Amino acid sequence: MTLPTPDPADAARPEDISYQAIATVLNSLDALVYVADMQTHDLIFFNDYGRNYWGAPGGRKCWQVLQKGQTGPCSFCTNPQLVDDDGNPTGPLVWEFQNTANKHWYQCRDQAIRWIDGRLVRMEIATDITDRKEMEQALKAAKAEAEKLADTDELTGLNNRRAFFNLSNQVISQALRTGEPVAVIMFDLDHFKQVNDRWGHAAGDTVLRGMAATAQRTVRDSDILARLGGEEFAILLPATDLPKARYLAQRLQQAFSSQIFPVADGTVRCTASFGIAASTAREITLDDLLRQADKALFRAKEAGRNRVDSRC
Ligand SMILES: Nc1nc2c(ncn2[C@@H]2O[C@H](COP(=O)(O)OP(=O)(O)OP(=O)(O)O)[C@@H](O)[C@H]2O)c(=O)[nH]1
Repeated sequence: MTLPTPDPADAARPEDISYQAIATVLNSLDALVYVADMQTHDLIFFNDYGRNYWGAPGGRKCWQVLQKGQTGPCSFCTNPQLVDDDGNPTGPLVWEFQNTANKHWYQCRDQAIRWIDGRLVRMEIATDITDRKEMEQALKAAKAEAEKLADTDELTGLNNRRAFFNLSNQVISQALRTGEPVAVIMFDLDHFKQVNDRWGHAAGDTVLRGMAATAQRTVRDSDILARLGGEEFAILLPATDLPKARYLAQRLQQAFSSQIFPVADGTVRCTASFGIAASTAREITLDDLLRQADKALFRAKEAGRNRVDSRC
């Protein structure tokens, strides 16, 4: 007698699939699958993946097994989002979460379903996405670092020219809205070429770094201090009028002139000249302020250096 060839589709008829067969599939998955009562949070089903990472459920609740340090249902439990106002399932919710127990990142697919006894349960399928998350975070950190480097002067660690213009224009836009004054101080080291010529370029670099550090310590966090290039620096001072800017420049001038830099063959001193400009009208532009401050700086150099000029 010839037996009829079995139809492969018959093998998958739902009524033929035993609980054991389904459990075999779920326990072979490279993902956490669990089912918990939505009222009591009791774990009803926990696949082998879950047992391997979190241990045997032992009649405990989902928050006791899966999370760390919980004394009750988790504040981030998605149960309320899985049902509508009438308590009917609303469909799957996909979200990403860092597990508090093993610190791995998971993409969770949560869904309210009717269990075989009719009660409402939560089913979660969670896939480990830690590698992807770590790569994303590393990329984000690298991008932030690259952006920082693009805005930073390599020698002194101050803002560079590009950052100075970007940040200052933002402050000026804000000042135009609020009507607050804005001031600019430009300063340039005096006879700096002689420092290089006499003590060498490395000593010049030491002086530049030291003076930048002094300026950084002296200004407020909200002030924008930058090395514009060579031995020329600028500070944009938000909410600052001319007398206050002059006072700051005088403090810097004194700090610089009393600073002594030890270099290979001795010690170096270096002073700086300062030019100041402050906004007087509401139509104020960064270019105008810089132009005025530059003129004042030129006058300070002409008048003998190591001084502050704030005439507009
Ligand atoms: N060590 C060092 N020197 C620099 C750097 N950038 C610019 N310089 C030097 O700074 C000097 C600037 O010289 P000048 O423009 O003649 O100005 P100065 O000698 O300070 O004279 P005044 O500004 O008129 O007082 C030059 O010798 C440049 O080589 C740097 O990053 N490191």
